[in-house]
This record gives sequence, structure tokens and C-alpha cells, in this order.
Amino acid sequence: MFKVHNVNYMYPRATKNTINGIDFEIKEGEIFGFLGPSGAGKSTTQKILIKLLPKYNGDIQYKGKSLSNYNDEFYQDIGVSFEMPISFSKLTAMENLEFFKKLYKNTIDVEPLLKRVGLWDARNKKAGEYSKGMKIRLNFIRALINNPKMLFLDEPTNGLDPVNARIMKDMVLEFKQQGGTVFLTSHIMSDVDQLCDRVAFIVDGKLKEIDSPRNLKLKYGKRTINVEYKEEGNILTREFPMEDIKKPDFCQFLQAKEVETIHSGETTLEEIFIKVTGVDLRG
Ligand SMILES: Nc1ncnc2c1ncn2[C@@H]1O[C@H](COP(=O)(O)OP(=O)(O)OP(=O)(O)O)[C@@H](O)[C@H]1O
Repeated sequence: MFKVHNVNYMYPRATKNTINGIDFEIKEGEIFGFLGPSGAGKSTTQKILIKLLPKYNGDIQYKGKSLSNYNDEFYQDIGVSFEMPISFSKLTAMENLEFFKKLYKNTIDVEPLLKRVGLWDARNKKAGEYSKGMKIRLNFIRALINNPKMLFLDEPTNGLDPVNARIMKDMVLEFKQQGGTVFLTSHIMSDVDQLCDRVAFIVDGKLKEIDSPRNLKLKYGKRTINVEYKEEGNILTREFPMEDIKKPDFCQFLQAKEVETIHSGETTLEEIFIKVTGVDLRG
């Protein structure tokens, strides 16, 4: 869908590049996560990809054609839901959606989507009177209004309660199942784990890692089995090399002990984030 080659970007009046020679591809039909510490360049990259920052150096191809050669037809193809909800506060949610519909050739029926995200009953309320979470949900529907092939989502579940976050994630996964491609940024590693086929880590404008969450967990995790067992009222743990799984000693150990839990030693995306970026998400 996208091929990004050796892209650099410097903001006007800045003294150094914000984006430093990044290379990556977004495959058609995948959910691609873009992760990194605050200020690393995630939003800047997203803005470059949606043609808001056209003065980059390097090559970006969208569907085999240089991004810079696309006109406004590009916007018929994509949907964008950024962190800051954008809507006309004096218009109702429905009036907002009707307004945005007029900008596109192909549009969808918003009723089922508004019902799905729980905004149907509030459709005639002014967008300015919506809560933060309602604005985020409205913004998401707006991003889908032109039946896009590609969605750009910035922190899609930030500010949503767990139920609405779940609905949003299900809708993103359904968008993918119907052939859509997604580029998303998030600081919520469990969301990234549930949604993304591949993730890229950006630090100081440079890409440090690109792979599937599974491969990253194998790469950064330990090939171990950790057994937690009870002995004389105490909970003890013992770590075995993964290779021991086939050895009689391991089976004998399990049979002899009162086993509580068994885990393989793969790591979490949060731990990987800390290792790759050097920044602790927990602050
Ligand atoms: N309009 C601008 N002019 C100059 N510098 C900017 C501008 N927008 C962002 N920057 C700088 O570019 C760098 C990257 O910012 P960016 O918004 O891309 O980070 P981010 O990774 O999206 O961060 P966050 O997770 O906090 O949203 C930061 O140092 C920021 O201060």
C-alpha cells in the first residue's frame, strides 16, 4: 500500500531533522502500528503520509505511484482519525456527518455505525455538547464516511472507556477483515498487541525495529519455561531452558511438585518498548 524510502523531514525554522532517513512498507490489508516515545516523530510521519507535510525528502509510493503525484483524489481513498476530534461544535453530530459526506464521491450509511458506537440516540445533539469519548467516537465514524481503503488512526482508544475501546478495536479489526489497511499510533501496548500485524518503533526520528509482535516477543524474550510451584506453604519458581521440555527430568519435576502456573518466557510489548526505545511507559 505504502513504500517509504529514505524519508527525511525538517520543520520550517527547525535546526535539525525530525524524521531521519526512515524506510518501511505498509502491506495492503495489514494493521501497521507505529510506536515510540513522545516527540519521536509518529504524528509527523503520519502527517507526511497523508500529505499534510509535502516538503519531505525521499521517496513515498502509495499504490505504486509517488505520493506527491496524487491530487485530492488521494483523500477519497483514505480516512483519518486524529487524537484531537475535529467537528463543528454548533452543528449536531448528524449535521457534521452530512457535511463531511458532501466532500466525498462514495459514502456510507452512518446509521448502523452510529448505533454500533452508541451515538445514534445522541445524533441530534450538538457536537460541542458531546463528551470527550463521544467526540472520539464521532471522529472515528467520520473517518469511515467515505468507505476508505486505508485508515490512519492516532491513539484510537485514548479517552474511551473499556467497553467503547473494545467496540472500537472490533471495528478496526472488521475494517481489516473487509480488506482495509490501517496505520495506527498508540501508547497502549495491549491494544497494539491485539490489533497490529506488524509494528515499527521510532526513536528520535529513526526506525529501530519493524516486525510482528510475535516475532519481537520471541526475539526479545527468553527461551525458557518458568514453573511456579508450592512447597511447604511457600510459592517457589524455577526456570528451565525451553529445550528441557523434552527431557525426562522436566516431566519428573512437574509430577513431583504441586504446580501452580507454567509460563514460557516470552516478553510483553511493553518490555520490548522499554528495551527498544530506552523509555519506560510507566514514567
Ligand atoms: N509544527 C511543528 N513545528 C516544529 N516542530 C514540530 C512541529 N510539530 C512537531 N514538532 C516537533 O517534532 C518532533 C516530533 O513530534 P511528533 O508530534 O511527530 O511526535 P510524536 O511521536 O507524535 O509524539 P506524541 O507521542 O507526544 O504525540 C518533536 O520534537 C516536536 O516538538
